Amino acid sequence: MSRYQLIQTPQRLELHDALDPKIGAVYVDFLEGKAQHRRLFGGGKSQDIAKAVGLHKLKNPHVIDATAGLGRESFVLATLGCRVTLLERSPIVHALLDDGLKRAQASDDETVRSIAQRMTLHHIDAHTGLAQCCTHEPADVIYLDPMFPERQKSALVQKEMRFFHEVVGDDHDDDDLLDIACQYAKHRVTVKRPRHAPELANRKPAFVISGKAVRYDVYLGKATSQ
Ligand SMILES: C[S@@+](CC[C@H](N)C(=O)[O-])C[C@H]1O[C@@H](n2cnc3c(N)ncnc32)[C@H](O)[C@@H]1O
Repeated sequence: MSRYQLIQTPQRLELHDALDPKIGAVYVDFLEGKAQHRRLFGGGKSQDIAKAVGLHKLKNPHVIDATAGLGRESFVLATLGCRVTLLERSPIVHALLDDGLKRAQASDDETVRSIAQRMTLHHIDAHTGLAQCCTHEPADVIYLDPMFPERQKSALVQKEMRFFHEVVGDDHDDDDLLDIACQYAKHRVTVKRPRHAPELANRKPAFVISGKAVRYDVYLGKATSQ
């Protein structure tokens, strides 16, 4: 029996850790819990992520979240009016996100349903996905949040972080991804990093927005830097 198991419950698709059931299932829920709390009380366009993506200047931009994960930040951006294309290469993460997104898109809650309908998910590696998606519709902003090596002991790390480290592993090609994103983004490439982590590809951003635990490195796209 493998350690991690995808289980379809009557409500949703869940990932269970057979060796450590206490930690609880991982699943995507845009209707309740943290997603709902952040949607209602997260601070709207005054959040750092909104400033980092440039929402004070860009009206309802098309954002490609090229490292979608469980879609938490894409949902925040869609809540703030962005149209978000999500790219995720891990089949397990994609399956969990696809399940959560479809439930939100079919929800009785009209607000959540219309937010989720601004989100389009693709199971693809961003190295090829960015070219394909940008041919279809150029990206105003490309958002990157690649894995960063875990610093805390795993028992202390929150459930979703632990899931990413153990099921998905590190992203060893994230430096290349920044180069590709900078070729395609019209206005910005926004990279989320732990506050004290080095920049991707050791490349200095145009500017940085720093929070308590994370920072956003902002690189200007072709329409802004010329
Ligand atoms: C730290 S997680 C992102 C978390 C996400 N921001 C959220 O809000 O849930 C990084 C994710 O990016 C995905 N990823 C990394 N490199 C990728 C690539 N080149 N193409 C597509 N997905 C990628 C990984 O599989 C992983 O699910």
